[in-house]
Amino acid sequence: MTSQTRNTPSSDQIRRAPKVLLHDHLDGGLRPGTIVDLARDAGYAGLPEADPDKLGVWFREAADSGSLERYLETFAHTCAVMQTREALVRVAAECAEDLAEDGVVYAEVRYAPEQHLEAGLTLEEVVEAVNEGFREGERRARENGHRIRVGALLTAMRHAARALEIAELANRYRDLSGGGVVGFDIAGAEAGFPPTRHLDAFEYLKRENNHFTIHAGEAFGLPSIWQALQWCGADRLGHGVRIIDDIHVGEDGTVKLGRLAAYVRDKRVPLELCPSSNLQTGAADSYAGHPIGLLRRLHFRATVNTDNRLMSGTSMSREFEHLVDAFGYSLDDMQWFTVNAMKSAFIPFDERLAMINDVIKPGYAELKSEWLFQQTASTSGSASSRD
Ligand SMILES: O=c1[nH]cnc2c1ncn2[C@H]1C[C@H](O)[C@@H](CO)O1
Ligand SMILES: [Zn+2]
Repeated sequence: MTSQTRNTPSSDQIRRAPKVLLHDHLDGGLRPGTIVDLARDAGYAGLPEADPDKLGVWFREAADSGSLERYLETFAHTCAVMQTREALVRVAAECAEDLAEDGVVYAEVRYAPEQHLEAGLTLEEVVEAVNEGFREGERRARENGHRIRVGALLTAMRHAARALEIAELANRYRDLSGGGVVGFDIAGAEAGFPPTRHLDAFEYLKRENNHFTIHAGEAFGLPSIWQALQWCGADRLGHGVRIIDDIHVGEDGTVKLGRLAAYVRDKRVPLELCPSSNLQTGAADSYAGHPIGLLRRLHFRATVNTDNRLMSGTSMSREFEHLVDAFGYSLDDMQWFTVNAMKSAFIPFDERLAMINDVIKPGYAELKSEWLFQQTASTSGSASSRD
């Protein structure tokens, strides 16, 4: 048995491996059955399918358009059923449960509070409902033998004009004991809505020593990444996949980084890469052709993420399965991505370190040792039959 084969994880090992998720949208991860229930409760008649299985397929197909703008249209249905306290608590609790079930031990889940005010909730009530749901989901996961911590990121929509207000909200709810709001983000259509439109929000958060990530370099290229980093001061890049446009691979395989790509690598800027989502919005052609392969080889601070589990029909395990198939990744590679993600999380340094040393590394060590015992069992079996 070569070290490659003993280290290549099975689907079951991928699921059991501790995973860290930095980029997941709450309104992009609902269970189809929950959408159907909540639509009935809310009297929302706009769902394209009434059957949960068919609805799941509808989301995946509608999001598979090759365009970020059309991909984003599908969120009208999920947001429509996330307008009451009860709905938000339920969706957040199920999100934490589903992630824990999939082996995620730490997650930062984002949503835009301004999209949940249609039935009269205030911004504060939205944040408190989602936090309550995450705590409830963590508790249920623990009862089922899983350990997970979930922090929230508050997103402002880049086409709207509420970023400063949402940044202030994120700042007010930060550092809640047990993990509350750990940072801020902007999302939505990228072309035509540069991050500098929201400079006031980013400057405010910097003055408050708070953390933020920016969706950049997904549907729009290097100028968006450059602005997010050098004008806005983002701690991480949501996607950032188009940094590949600044990396030049010669015919002889030599690699030359442009100034921006070199900055991103040298400064260890975390890239929240989301392979399946990129295939749907046209930011990449195939898993094997996804820039994550080169970015990992060049030691960028690359992380693996789901973006929208409902729209992509995915999970953290599924994303890793695709990458293992495409690039032959081993458990060591999975651990590398996972440690990268944990290092890049927005919770305090001592907690990140403890997650790495006390949860992630022991989890991978356990999985990596499994082949030893399988081999011992078969060896001792054949030895005794020879005696
Ligand atoms: O991949 C994405 N790029 C830009 N915006 C996105 C992406 N996925 C979801 N969103 C938007 C739609 C959601 O309603 C919003 C908040 O989660 O964020
Ligand atoms: Zn996203």
